[in-house]
Amino acid sequence: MSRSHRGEQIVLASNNAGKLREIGQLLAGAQIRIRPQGDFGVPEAEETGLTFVENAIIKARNASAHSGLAAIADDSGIEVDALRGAPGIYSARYAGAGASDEENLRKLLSDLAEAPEAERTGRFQCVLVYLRHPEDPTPLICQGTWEGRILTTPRGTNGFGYDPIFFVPTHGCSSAELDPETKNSLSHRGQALRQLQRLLES
Ligand SMILES: O=P(O)(O)OP(=O)(O)OP(=O)(O)OC[C@H]1O[C@@H](n2cnc3c(O)ncnc32)[C@H](O)[C@@H]1O
Ligand SMILES: [Mg+2]
Repeated sequence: MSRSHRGEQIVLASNNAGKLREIGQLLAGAQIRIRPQGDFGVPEAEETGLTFVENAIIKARNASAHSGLAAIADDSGIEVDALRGAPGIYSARYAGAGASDEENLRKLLSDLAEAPEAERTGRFQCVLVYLRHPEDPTPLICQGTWEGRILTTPRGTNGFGYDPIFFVPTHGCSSAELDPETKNSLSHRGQALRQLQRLLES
């Protein structure tokens, strides 16, 4: 069956305002029409997977089942080499269930207090999954990775989450100091979404 669905409405399986804003900006002018799962009263899915891929599938399946629409989910996080890849898939709950962005970021800085500079390398990961329906056996899966370093103090006010402590070597600033268009052109999410758009519009 064709993947083409111009004009068809798709539910976006996220409650994260930062992600919703970026994905909305990235899809401005695109054929794809998305609506956040909050519009359909979709309950939060439990992210029980051990990989970004599994968690993205869980969230997309949940949103599709509750809305009756095709769904896109974003599972993302930050990996730090000094912490052997942590917080990774646990990035949203690094400082505990329901932790704020600020609390997660502070815990990461404190866990890295003794880390040698050479090991403060890390990356953002983003997996996007598209499901046509809850039992779709062939989900579209796209991934983006954005390499950087972890700063010792936060800088900048744009973006969300760990952006104020993610240093972007190619631009010499944190990702919270980039304007939204520049972040989207470089980011893990921008990369993954452009891939997904190509697949959906082909
Ligand atoms: O599951 P949903 O409802 O989409 O929202 P969430 O915030 O729980 O999202 P995740 O489970 O995918 O966790 C992503 C974590 O990684 C962080 N993160 C992801 N992308 C980011 C970005 O572009 N900039 C900064 N932090 C980011 C984000 O702040 C979260 O702590
Ligand atoms: Mg989540």
